[in-house]
Amino acid sequence: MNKIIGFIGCGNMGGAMMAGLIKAGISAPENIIVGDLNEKRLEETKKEFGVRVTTDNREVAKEADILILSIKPNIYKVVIDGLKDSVKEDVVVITIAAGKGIKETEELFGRDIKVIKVMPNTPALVGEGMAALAPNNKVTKEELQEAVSMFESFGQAEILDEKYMDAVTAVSGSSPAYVFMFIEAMADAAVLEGIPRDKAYKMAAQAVLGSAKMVLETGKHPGALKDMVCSPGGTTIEAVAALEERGFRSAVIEAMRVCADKSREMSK
Ligand SMILES: NC(=O)C1=CN([C@@H]2O[C@H](COP(=O)(O)OP(=O)(O)OC[C@H]3O[C@@H](n4cnc5c(N)ncnc54)[C@H](O)[C@@H]3O)[C@@H](O)[C@H]2O)C=CC1
Ligand SMILES: O=C(O)[C@@H]1CCC=N1
Repeated sequence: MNKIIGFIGCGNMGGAMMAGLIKAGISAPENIIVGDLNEKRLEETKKEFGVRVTTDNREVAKEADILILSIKPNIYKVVIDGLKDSVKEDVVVITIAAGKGIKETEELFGRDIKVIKVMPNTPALVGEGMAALAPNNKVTKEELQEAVSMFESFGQAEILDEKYMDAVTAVSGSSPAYVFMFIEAMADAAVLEGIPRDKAYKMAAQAVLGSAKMVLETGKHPGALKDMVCSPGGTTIEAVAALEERGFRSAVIEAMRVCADKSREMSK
């Protein structure tokens, strides 16, 4: 892609997306310009990826054909106020901030602007991200397809109505954190049984990776895949019963409900 991609904020998520785009060869490093206030982070990013960096967001805004806002929601307004007069007329703004939707972004820019609301996740860093995209009506089909291709270069992407973004935040934006907790807990249990810590993380993580691939690649219901592991009177069903007794499923459902609620609350 020959367009200039600008990042405002290069933290966990901005950095993961930027790395994903470069690794996938979608964008040449010289076509990426990154704005952040953290000079150390900028220096490291420049050294590692060869992208252009600046502490002046307006420099990014002036050049970017696609401007990715990956700053925290609490500074959203002040950051947009600082750069809105510098953006190109035809810029496509991609916003990934939790709880910050299309309408608020349009209002903050104060004019007709192309906005795509995206909820990505950090596995983008290793080419296995999941992103949902919702465009406003100013974004052309080609521009949306270009954005989808960007996110598909480091994972999977789906176009969804913006009304689902709070749920998306719970199911794929935030969920890597719950999965990491699950892996950590499984590894702790393995260490308790005497397995060395490094091997425990590898075994737990590979079991999660393989199980996820089975869901995606076999097309079988997750319940049927679970049943394939549970021998009658065997070891697995003992573990399953203990998880059910301790409310494993309802804990996950409740966690995702409060996550989506929080996203809704942040949009008000
Ligand atoms: N971390 C995650 O897994 C995901 C995060 N998001 C969203 O991405 C956004 C960023 O989150 P993270 O990357 O986790 O945060 P972060 O704190 O890691 O990164 C934010 C970056 O913005 C920089 N920054 C602060 N003030 C700035 C300013 N005035 N101008 C330019 N840069 C500035 C910080 O120095 C930092 O590098 C948030 O809105 C969050 O809701 C969305 C999906 C997943
Ligand atoms: O915790 C957060 O607010 C962000 C949104 C999705 C993942 N991290």
